[in-house]
Amino acid sequence: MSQVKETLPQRGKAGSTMMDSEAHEKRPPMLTSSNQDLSPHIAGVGDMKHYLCGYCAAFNNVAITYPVQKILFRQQLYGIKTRDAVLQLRKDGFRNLYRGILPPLMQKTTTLALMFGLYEDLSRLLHKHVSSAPEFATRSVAALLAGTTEAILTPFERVQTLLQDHKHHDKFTNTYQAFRALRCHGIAEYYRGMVPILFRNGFGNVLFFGLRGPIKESLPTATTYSAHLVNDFICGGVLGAVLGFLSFPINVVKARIQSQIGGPFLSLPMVFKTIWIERDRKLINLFRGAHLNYHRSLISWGIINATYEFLLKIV
Ligand SMILES: NC(=O)c1ccc[n+]([C@@H]2O[C@H](COP(=O)([O-])OP(=O)(O)OC[C@H]3O[C@@H](n4cnc5c(N)ncnc54)[C@H](O)[C@@H]3O)[C@@H](O)[C@H]2O)c1
Repeated sequence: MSQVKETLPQRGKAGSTMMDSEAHEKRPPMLTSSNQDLSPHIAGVGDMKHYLCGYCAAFNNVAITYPVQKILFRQQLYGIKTRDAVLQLRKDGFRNLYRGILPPLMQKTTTLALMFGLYEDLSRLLHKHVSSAPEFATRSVAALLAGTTEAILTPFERVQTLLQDHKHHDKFTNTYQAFRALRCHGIAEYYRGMVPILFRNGFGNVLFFGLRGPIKESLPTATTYSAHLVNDFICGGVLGAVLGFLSFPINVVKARIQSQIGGPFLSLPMVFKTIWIERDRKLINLFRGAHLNYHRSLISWGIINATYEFLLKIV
């Protein structure tokens, strides 16, 4: 009697060290240049399901973790303790708790759709056109390019920073007004803080897609949907927590750069030096909120990875 039907086929060991999800098993075979077929639907390029699953995974994540994100944002910006950040939000009132959620909902859903979708498409395209290069290299370049493309949506993260910062509460009351308030400063003002975002995205994507497969391979082999869900949450969460911690100082600098409206565009090293001096040159002060970010990133990327992989199986 065959096993209960919800049991998934046994996964073989990933053929490639870069195998980053069992979704590969469901994909049509990678075309080589010799049997190249011009119809993109066979090659898998333009397969929108990775974009759709990334979009839904991000929506799920932001809706659940936004309040935690807001607490750690206040800690990044003002270098205050968690308790003080919570008191600050309580003082702002419940009606302000979800103030600023629209930009991340619009941004994170789109950036994660781009992140997962472009990674898949660019990996296939690069592997097809640069078949002599090792798969590790083509996938890393695909991850880097996907992260760079995500930075197109910097204006949303920039506006979210302004809405989350209580020192701007009197300047605008919603996302639309925040976008309008920047218009008189020119288009560059919407992209203030893009350099740290480019570094953060590229660094995060290369390591996330490069390590996701090996970490999942090291976990007990999953044979049911629920076991896969747990494994995917664990490998996404572990990676999210570690990468979120390593990129925390970049976000501290990004938050400071983006909390400013108008004025000169200061370089990443210059802003970092200013913050370092302000925080008594102590690493512990630079990582204020990192513990909360660690837990939020663990939950966020556990939710994102588990939702993405689960949806890939049913789409
Ligand atoms: N941090 C990671 O583990 C990781 C993993 C893979 C890829 N990346 C790359 O880094 C980029 C940023 O990843 P990240 O978002 O985890 O970095 P992050 O945790 O540094 O968040 C970046 C910004 O996104 C917004 N944000 C994040 N989570 C939010 C939430 N739950 N609610 C509201 N706003 C939220 C905030 O403005 C935050 O400053 C990704 O788009 C990707 O390109 C990061």
